[in-house]
Amino acid sequence: MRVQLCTVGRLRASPERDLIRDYLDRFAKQGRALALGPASEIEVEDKKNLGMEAEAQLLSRAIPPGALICTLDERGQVMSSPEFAAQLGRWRDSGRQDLAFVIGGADGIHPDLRAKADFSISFGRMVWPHMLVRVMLAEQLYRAATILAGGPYHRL
Ligand SMILES: C[S@@+](CC[C@H](N)C(=O)[O-])C[C@H]1O[C@@H](n2cnc3c(N)ncnc32)[C@H](O)[C@@H]1O
Repeated sequence: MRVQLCTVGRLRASPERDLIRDYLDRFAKQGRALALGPASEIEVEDKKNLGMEAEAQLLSRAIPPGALICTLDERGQVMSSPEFAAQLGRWRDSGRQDLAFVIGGADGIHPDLRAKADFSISFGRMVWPHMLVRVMLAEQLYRAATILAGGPYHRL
């Protein structure tokens, strides 16, 4: 199952961008034997600054056809890392080829796009900057793959 992060705004060279690449590479390597990945990121840009609706249209175009859609949203479901790993395993086992994670911009995800989502995950009730949410998601994907593989990375 391929994984796509659909995000708003281009991250310039930065520690966050390096971390995302590093975790997504690690996820791809760890996930190979698990039929998970690779994972890539598509950054969309609302160059004319038309707002959340325009962003939602760009994000929708970045989602692969037929993909299972999971938004990242503070109103979504809070889960532990092992629960996230198990959910990832269920999505993989459902036979879907693509899983798209959607992370909104400064104003969040337009309600129409939120309504199209199959699932929504929250990293807690606090609102985080989108570039940190990207890093956190990339790390959780890698962590989930190590949990499914029975590796030592995740410790309680
Ligand atoms: C700065 S936040 C936007 C907040 C906006 N006020 C809203 O209502 O969604 C940018 C994006 O980061 C993600 N995000 C922020 N906090 C989050 C959290 N606690 N859990 C999951 N995703 C979060 C969401 O995708 C959000 O659209």
